Amino acid sequence: MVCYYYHMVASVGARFSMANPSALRAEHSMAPDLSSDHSVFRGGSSSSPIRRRDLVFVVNPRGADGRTGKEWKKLLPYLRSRLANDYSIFESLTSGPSHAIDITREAIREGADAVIAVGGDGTLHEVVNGFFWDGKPVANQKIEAVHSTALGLIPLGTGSDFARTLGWKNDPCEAIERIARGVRSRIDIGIISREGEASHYFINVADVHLSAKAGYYASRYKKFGNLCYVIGALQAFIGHHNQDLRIKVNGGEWQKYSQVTALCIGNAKYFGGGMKITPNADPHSGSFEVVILQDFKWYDFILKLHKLYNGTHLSLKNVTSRNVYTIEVDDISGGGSIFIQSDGEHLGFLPRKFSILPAAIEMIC
Ligand SMILES: Nc1ncnc2c1ncn2[C@@H]1O[C@H](COP(=O)(O)OP(=O)(O)OP(=O)(O)O)[C@@H](O)[C@H]1O
Repeated sequence: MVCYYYHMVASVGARFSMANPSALRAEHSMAPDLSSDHSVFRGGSSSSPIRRRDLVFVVNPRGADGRTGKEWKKLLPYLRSRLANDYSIFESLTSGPSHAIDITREAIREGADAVIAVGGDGTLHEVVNGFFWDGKPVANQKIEAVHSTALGLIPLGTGSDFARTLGWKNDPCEAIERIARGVRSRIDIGIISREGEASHYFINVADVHLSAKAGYYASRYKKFGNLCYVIGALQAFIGHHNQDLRIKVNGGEWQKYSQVTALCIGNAKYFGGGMKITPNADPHSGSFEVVILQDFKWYDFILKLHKLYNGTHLSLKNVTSRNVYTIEVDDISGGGSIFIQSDGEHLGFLPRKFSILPAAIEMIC
């Protein structure tokens, strides 16, 4: 049985809220529960709803090969002591892929002041997707709430690449200080669409072809930390063929790009555990940076890896960078086999349109 209820960790005027399961659409297949009752929201009485100034922490206990769950347990006493005077604190441990999306939607509808992703970029990505439903922002249903729900982050994943753009370290105590200050800033969100399919959202980097395959393989090697992304990329080169793609930028004409190795659409700068792939991207700019790598072989990747990490690859002759608001990407061969990744999550295959939603979400910065 699937239960959705919040587990109140600490509060002023101790009060629990039970989320309404009927308000959620069970659009994901739940992964098997973890062994403990931590795999669901845990809660108490269902009498009163979440109030304003409630913080909901969405924790992926399996992030960073299980390190996130362990770190979270160690962090809780400090988190309580630092935040419980001002906020009611709820925790929800995810039970499997996509669960964070439903938890977030429910928390926003219930009027949470902020939903804080605790984990890596995959968890952040799911929480961001929970801010939207049916192509629109999820609405807070509590008329007494004066704030919209903000997004927060305690970066505790393997790569935690989005946090790097904002200059944040993988330091949970620093993250708690940020949450305590509660300063909000509007950030852009990327939207990915395809005719006949529901829209998908990303906060960090969406990418196409080799890098997307690399991310897919990297997920098998998370126990090696950030090295998983280099191992994943090398594995992705096995049997890889650079492909001709066509792209349409800002609604203009279709243009052909030959022998594309990877095409990366950055709302932020980093992916792959610290590779500065779109070094000019800024989630406050209202636009993406698109970087296209052409005709790379596996040995180019090794020889130029240092340039990818420090963001100087834009000076290479087979690398292009453009500033865009929308970009449509299609596979000229029409094979439908070119991978797409969105914030490190496999999303399917081309064609897709990527558009910026300027200042779409308030984030605790
Ligand atoms: N209980 C769970 N069991 C297994 N997988 C889960 C669970 N909860 C969430 N997930 C999945 O784990 C994926 C990866 O998690 P997350 O991004 O937090 O860690 P990471 O991959 O180590 O970090 P990064 O993405 O920054 O490299 C998420 O995309 C999510 O779908």
